[in-house]
Amino acid sequence: MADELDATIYYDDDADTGYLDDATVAVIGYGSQGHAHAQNLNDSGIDVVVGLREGSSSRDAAKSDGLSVATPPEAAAQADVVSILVPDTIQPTVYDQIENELDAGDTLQFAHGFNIHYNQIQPSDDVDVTLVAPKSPGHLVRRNYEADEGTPGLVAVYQDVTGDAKDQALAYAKAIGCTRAGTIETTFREETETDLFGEQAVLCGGVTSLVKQGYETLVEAGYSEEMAYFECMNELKLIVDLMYEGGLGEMWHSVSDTAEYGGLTRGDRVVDDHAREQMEAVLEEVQDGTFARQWITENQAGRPNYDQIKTAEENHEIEAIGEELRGLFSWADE
Ligand SMILES: NC(=O)C1=CN([C@@H]2O[C@H](COP(=O)(O)OP(=O)(O)OC[C@H]3O[C@@H](n4cnc5c(N)ncnc54)[C@H](OP(=O)(O)O)[C@@H]3O)[C@@H](O)[C@H]2O)C=CC1
Ligand SMILES: CC[C@](O)(C(C)=O)C(=O)O
Ligand SMILES: [Mg+2]
Ligand SMILES: [Mg+2]
Repeated sequence: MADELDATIYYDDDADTGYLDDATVAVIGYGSQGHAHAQNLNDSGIDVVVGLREGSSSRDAAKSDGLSVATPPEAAAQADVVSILVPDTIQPTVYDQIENELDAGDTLQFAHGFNIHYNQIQPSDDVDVTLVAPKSPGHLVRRNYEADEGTPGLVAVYQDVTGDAKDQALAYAKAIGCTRAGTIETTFREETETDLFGEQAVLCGGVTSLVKQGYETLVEAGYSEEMAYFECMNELKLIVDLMYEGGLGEMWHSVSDTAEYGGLTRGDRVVDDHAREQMEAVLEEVQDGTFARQWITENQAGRPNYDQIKTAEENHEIEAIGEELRGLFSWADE
């Protein structure tokens, strides 16, 4: 454990998979996170059953990965730990299906705190409620595990009736590879609000908008789509890789001093005080529940706006030129 930092971070030596030795874990869902958790747990020697709806297209995949498959209520009935890894908006419906299968002392576990934090699921008071959230897309959770590498994660306890909730959550985090890289102790509130803010303002929303605006600026000024794609999208990965490895400093060190001077003097003009005010507004909508209410209502209405915005994103010209160019890269298939 690293004590000198503000946050408490747990590593492999701080976690004991023995807390899951006699347990069966039901992983409900076999998508991005589900397939990774189920296979990593299984490879770590934990007894796993995957819960999938009748007729699920993922049943064959889970079975061919060597896992046993049941319906969500059947899986929950067999399990001591039920890990809910279906989309956030589906979780309340799935919880209704499995609620009666949870015995006193079982664990209800999440990889994101949305439904607990925004009161969409109100678990009974005789079960442990925990969170193990990899800070990564699920496919990398699996890829890292197979490469003997770790994925940073978060652990939180909402309800501890057994007294073992945190130790068991850490055991789970270890079994999926998160304590190899470090697992930060947090709360459902902090995880939910920071995760939503990060994906909206920076990681997914902010970055894609920056890429599209940069691309459009170059193309509208008469530069070729190929040049604009390489400059604003492809090279972004190489720049981010340097930040990932060694922080902003390593990136600034590696680029030319012309790029460093230009970036340091122009970057804050692009992502300026207005952008900062909008970030604060986005955070407020997360904190006061506005975003959650909008997303829940959007789903209840059949996702009309989501589908429209998603289609527009898929049809952006950077996607067409990108697909064409990536098809020419020899390394893109590796
Ligand atoms: N995506 C990520 O990398 C991350 C996700 N999280 C969190 O993890 C959780 C899972 O997210 P994610 O892995 O993206 O989810 P996915 O969208 O990848 O989940 C897909 C799985 O959910 C099942 N599913 C979808 N709809 C239904 C339904 N109506 N009834 C029953 N099962 C259904 C699918 O079943 P079928 O196979 O039958 O279609 C599939 O197995 C969420 O809480 C998310 O916030 C946390 C960190 C990162
Ligand atoms: C960044 C998006 C994410 O929060 C994640 C991969 O961690 C998600 O919800 O998928
Ligand atoms: Mg996240
Ligand atoms: Mg998220």
